[in-house]
Amino acid sequence: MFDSLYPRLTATRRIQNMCGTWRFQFDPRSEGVYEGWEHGLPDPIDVPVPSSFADLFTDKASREYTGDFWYETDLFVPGEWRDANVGIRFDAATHRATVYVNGVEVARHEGGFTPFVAPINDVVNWNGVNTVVVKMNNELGLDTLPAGETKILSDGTKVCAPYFDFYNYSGLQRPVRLVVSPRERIEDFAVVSRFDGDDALVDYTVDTNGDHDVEIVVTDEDGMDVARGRGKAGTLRIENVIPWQLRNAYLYTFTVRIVDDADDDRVIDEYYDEIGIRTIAVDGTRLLLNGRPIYLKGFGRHEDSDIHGRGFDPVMNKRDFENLKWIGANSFRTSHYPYAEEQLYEADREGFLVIDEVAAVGMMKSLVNFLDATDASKTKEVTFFDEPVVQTDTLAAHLQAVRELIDRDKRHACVGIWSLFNEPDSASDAAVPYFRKVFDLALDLDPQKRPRSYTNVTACGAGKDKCHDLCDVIMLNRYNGWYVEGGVLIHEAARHQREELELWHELEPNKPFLFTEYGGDTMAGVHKLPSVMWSEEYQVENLTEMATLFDAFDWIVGEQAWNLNDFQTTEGIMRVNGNKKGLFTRDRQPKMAAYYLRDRWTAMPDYL
Ligand SMILES: CCCN1C[C@@H](O)[C@H](O)[C@@H](C(=O)O)C1
Repeated sequence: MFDSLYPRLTATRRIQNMCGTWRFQFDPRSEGVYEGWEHGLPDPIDVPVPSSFADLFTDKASREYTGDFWYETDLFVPGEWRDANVGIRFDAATHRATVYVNGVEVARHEGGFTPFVAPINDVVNWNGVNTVVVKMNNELGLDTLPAGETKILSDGTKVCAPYFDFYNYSGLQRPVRLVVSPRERIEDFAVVSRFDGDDALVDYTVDTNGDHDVEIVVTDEDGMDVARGRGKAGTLRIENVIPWQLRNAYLYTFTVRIVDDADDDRVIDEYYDEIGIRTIAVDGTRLLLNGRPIYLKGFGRHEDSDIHGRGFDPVMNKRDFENLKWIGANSFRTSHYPYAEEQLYEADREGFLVIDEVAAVGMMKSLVNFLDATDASKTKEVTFFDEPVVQTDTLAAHLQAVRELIDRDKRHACVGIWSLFNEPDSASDAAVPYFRKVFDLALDLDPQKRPRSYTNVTACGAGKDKCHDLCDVIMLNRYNGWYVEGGVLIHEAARHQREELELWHELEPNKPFLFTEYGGDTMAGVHKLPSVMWSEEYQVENLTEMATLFDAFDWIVGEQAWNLNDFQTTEGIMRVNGNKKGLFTRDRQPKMAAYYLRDRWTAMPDYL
């Protein structure tokens, strides 16, 4: 629906890389649109694409820049593609973009973590150089995902004030490619699998923009045909199927072709995807993968690394997967926004279950919501979902973000649960109708009807949350032993956490529970006997205390510590050059608690 197919080189499709050095210019007075910057930037500097721009700079104003900013590059387009469909695919443009080619607007996109394609056939100079200009903006508001505020200082400078605990990195942070497909092309396809004895039955649908027929061919990892189908919809039988399993992945290649009935040798368009055959479901308090109850071990993460910021970094991503395997994890959450497609393909290949999260973070009016352990429902001020703009503009942006997330990720075997919000103010009456619309859309759009949820924040705990009935799985972010009753009170914190869990189980006795965040800030290298908060010893004690709770209730089916790595946040008195709750440092080296979790998790089965 959104031209979201991941770029593939096939018999009929071409890709031209557009990554590299682009020209860049800040536009603090938003004058570019009036001064013709769409034709070219007047006084640009060089920046790399993909990358966040913040940590490239040495001056504070550039690093913290908030407002409009522009990119520009030259693009040669070969004339042989004149009769094809040619577009520029941005894997992400954070947080919003307007794209111009040769001075003509060709696309706009809101949302910084999902792809879009700018069609250029009508404006391109074939066999010539074209000027590509992208006007961007990184401001936050109540109506943006993620949410926050933009403050304006006395001198007119804009400052980002996020309602979330990660740095508001922005820019062309993921790859940009020229993508070429036939005029009549495959626009989308979906699969839904089920098992029939030793076989799998795979229902498929293919969307094209033409009337020619479609064939679909499934091959195994040895390249052998295992199933074939004809028509834009149908059911394939894969005999003696090898299921996709946790940490034991198997991927089939589904190749879809538009064919010409009058000429068997003519392939009008060809596209393929690598897909694992699995089922995911909730059954009572169990989370089932292929009908077997699973226990999730892993982390909330961030796409974050030094200098690159949130810029796509396959080297760091690879190290993260190696660390995830080393520690015995089998899952992660894409906190707090959709991650790069390459991360999901890696999770497909490595057999990690992913909680795929839309960028609905900060929907609690608090600049330090991680400190807001108070009862949000007692907040005197107008709460987030009481704001009129939230029930209109924010909801529209949220629904669109869900459409684009599910459209992009629906075929991934690794995607097991949709996280539709992160720590929203779910204790307010105004939240209920908003949540219902989001949950209903996700159910409607996902062909595989995966479990849906959101992460519940302490301030909206058991008895206060008014939206949990919409969840198929209950996901809790809890910091007992850190923000709540830390240090010498850690055992008291555990008692209170147990009490809340018992209350939750009374409220939701037939649903599985996941801890999607727990832990505490830890400065690598700080040691103390006996332990004190921020020491590595305390991180071990805190995680150990929580693990005792996880092991006490068989309806807790997963534990995802916060965070895999230390990561950058907005500066403040609670952050020492960022958030230090990582089990690994920002340069991906283990803290003492990583060895504790490795011992725990490598001894725990993936299946209950
Ligand atoms: C109330 C807990 C919210 N949680 C959100 C996450 O984004 C933060 O990084 C984390 C923290 O404070 O470390 C807390």
